[in-house]
Amino acid sequence: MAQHAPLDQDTVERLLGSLEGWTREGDTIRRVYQAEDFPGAIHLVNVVAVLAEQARHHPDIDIRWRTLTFTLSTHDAGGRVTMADVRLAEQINEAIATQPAAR
Ligand SMILES: C[C@H](O)[C@H](O)[C@H]1CNC2=NC(N)=NC(=O)C2=N1
Repeated sequence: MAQHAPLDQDTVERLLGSLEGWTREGDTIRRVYQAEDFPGAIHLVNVVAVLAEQARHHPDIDIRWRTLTFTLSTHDAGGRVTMADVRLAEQINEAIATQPAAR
């Protein structure tokens, strides 16, 4: 499936140019987000969980108090970045945009 074709590094870097907050970390893409507080962080995790289930594509999520780290890669593509990751990153950004501003 084309959505699960691994993207080369140049393509990933180019696409990240329009994905606010995301960086390439090796074969993955990553966004760190600091929520207002711990419940706010967990709320965002729950919103992202719904989006991930709908997309059938799931981020690794590291939760440390109110700091969330979302890491995306595609298992089916050998752990590399595909358009499925870019699409989910866009959706995570849309979810973040609905959150109250962190102090
Ligand atoms: C069958 C199911 O759609 C696949 O196993 C999905 C589940 N969630 C996934 N999530 C991520 N990040 N990568 C995948 O390749 C992946 N595959």
